[in-house]
Amino acid sequence: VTGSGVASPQQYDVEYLTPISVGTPPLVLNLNLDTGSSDLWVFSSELPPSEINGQTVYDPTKSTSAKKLEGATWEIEYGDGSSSEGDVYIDSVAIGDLTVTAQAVQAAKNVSAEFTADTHDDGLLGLAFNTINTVQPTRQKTFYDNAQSILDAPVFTADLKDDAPGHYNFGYIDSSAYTGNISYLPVDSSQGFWMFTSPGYAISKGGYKITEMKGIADTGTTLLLLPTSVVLAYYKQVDGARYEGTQGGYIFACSATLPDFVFAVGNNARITVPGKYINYAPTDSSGTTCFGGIQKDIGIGFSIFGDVALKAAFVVFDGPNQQLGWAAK
Ligand SMILES: CN(C)c1ccc(C(=O)NN)cc1
Repeated sequence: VTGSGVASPQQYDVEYLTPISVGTPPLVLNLNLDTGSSDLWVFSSELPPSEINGQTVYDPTKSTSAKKLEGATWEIEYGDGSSSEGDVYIDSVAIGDLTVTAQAVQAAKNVSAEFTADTHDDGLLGLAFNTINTVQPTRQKTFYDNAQSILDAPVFTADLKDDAPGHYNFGYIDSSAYTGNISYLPVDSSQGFWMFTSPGYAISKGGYKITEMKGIADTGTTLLLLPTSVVLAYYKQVDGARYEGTQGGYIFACSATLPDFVFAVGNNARITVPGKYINYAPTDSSGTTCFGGIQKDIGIGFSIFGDVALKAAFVVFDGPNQQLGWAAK
């Protein structure tokens, strides 16, 4: 079995949403497929109306295949401080032609303001490792983990694009979706993430710098968060760039020319993030000042290769072999 879902960018590619069917009759929810977390949670009929603002809600009483997981609860907090919590149903979940009949669907009873404000996002579908699923007393498996045994190949791929629809594919590698070869790196899943180490980087035509960057491939994070030394070296190449505390990051004139950022995948493969992707978005409606797509990974303990980096690559997530594949496209 294989499955494919389109990944549609929201404004400024802040996140990508994929239509997923839940329950019987199938309810289509637009979910944020998130390789940086492991909970599948959805806006639900159990939320106070004040916390719903246009989202489609899952009502388990309307799904003939829903079964309450008695006594199970969950609560999650994300890196940006947003959060949600609720209870759990076992129901059918499908992405394209791939159906998992007994998937834990975490119904939200409360969500933080960031989620209420995100009017097109009906919830998240976690694709990291089961060990960081937050359901208690018994943690639940991710959609990918449940699907592995029926997939043609036990992998999924992320092909996110700059201001254009891409795809998440399950069970196969679409050889027409990338160029050259796929370079595989070992994954350290001990913290529950798709964590890998890049041995170095280059900035535009600058020299290659050997410096280990341990980071996670996180489709649920928008930006590319890197070690301070790398970030300083990058913005040194951008005339007028400066760190603006009130904005919480590096800003520059929207007319600035931004160099490409190249990171190494193993010793002889490279992924080039075009400078255009690093001119992330205007900081205000005047469009004079822009916010950088590369920012510091301060306080996290590792780097985060978010959408700004991932949309420059075709990425293979291989759980059984604990490896990440990277290809240009
Ligand atoms: C508020 N929203 C939509 C979020 C979605 C995803 C995340 C995240 O850190 N994923 N790895 C944070 C916040």
